[in-house]
Amino acid sequence: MAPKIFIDGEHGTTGLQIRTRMAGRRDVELLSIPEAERRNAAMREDMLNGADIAILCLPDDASKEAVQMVSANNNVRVIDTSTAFRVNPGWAYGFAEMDKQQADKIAAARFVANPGCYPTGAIGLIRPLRAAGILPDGYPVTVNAVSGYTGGGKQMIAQMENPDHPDAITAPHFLYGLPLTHKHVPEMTVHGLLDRAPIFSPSVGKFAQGMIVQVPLHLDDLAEGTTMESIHAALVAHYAGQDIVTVVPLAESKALPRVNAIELEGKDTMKLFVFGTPGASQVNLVALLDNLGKGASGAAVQNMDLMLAS
Ligand SMILES: NC(=O)C1=CN([C@@H]2O[C@H](COP(=O)(O)OP(=O)(O)OC[C@H]3O[C@@H](n4cnc5c(N)ncnc54)[C@H](OP(=O)(O)O)[C@@H]3O)[C@@H](O)[C@H]2O)C=CC1
Ligand SMILES: CC(=O)N[C@@H](CCC(=O)OP(=O)(O)O)C(=O)O
Repeated sequence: MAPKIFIDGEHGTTGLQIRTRMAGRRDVELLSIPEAERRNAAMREDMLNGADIAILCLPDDASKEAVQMVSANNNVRVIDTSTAFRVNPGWAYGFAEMDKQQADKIAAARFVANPGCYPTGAIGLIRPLRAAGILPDGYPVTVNAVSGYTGGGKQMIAQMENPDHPDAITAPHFLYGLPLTHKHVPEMTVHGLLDRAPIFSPSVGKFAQGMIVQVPLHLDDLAEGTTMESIHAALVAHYAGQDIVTVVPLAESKALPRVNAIELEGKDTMKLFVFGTPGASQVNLVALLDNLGKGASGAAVQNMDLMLAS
């Protein structure tokens, strides 16, 4: 019998994109609730408990409620796309390429926390350098990023696309998270293996899907002898053996006049770049992804497949 999958929040932005990715798959059976009943708690509880894997695409509070609903039922495994459990040690962090062992941890887990979109880029750049001893304790890491507006879910999509919305946003690009307390900072710190929280400055652009995450670094404050080339080599070594996270060759990045935030729209991969001038004292590390691809729905489907294969 095909394993049963229930996407709680299937009519929201992340849920819909998971459904699209699952369309036509015959190896799983999708359980579904009509859109009008999406907040019917009794119906959701039934569906959640009838699933082999429940994928939660809900706000944090609703995710916590859903986990409560299946807590006594060991037959149900959970992938949560919210922020609620990402630094909870009882949950496997769903970034399969983060470490060589992570895919196996996800495959064996009952509870998997899907990463945030910005943290996928930031951790993807930072963690290999911490693991290789290149980025020292206490380094003041900064993370600057721009996201497509679908990152803000149904509400932000309406604000950006409907000029008659009472809170319509007309800015083509805006900064937010100005108090520097964004909900992704703990996750970047823990899974980036940082001993000091990064300064995280997110922004949104007037495009639906795409994301650029930047981590600029001063080479003379890194481990002695670190160069642009040695950082690139550490990233290449970290991501060897898989094809979802790729490290762009230095010669290729050198030839680029710009990075296009929507280049990976609709794709579930992530590209990492090391920019700078050979011999100079600064580099800019850049991650390029789709906030709804490797940043959310694509990663959720990848994690589901890892869990189904175990
Ligand atoms: N969008 C993105 O790029 C990313 C999103 N995420 C995370 O994914 C999760 C979902 O986000 P997103 O899809 O963007 O949000 P949306 O607002 O687009 O969708 C959320 C869905 O959940 C439903 N919902 C809300 N509260 C409840 C409830 N109490 N019971 C049942 N259903 C409920 C909503 O219904 P209704 O229409 O009635 O509100 C809606 O269908 C969030 O935790 C978000 O942080 C993670 C990474 C990236
Ligand atoms: C543009 C925008 O608003 N983005 C969202 C993050 C999207 C995302 O990654 O959601 P999770 O927190 O569930 O991971 C934000 O900044 O809150």
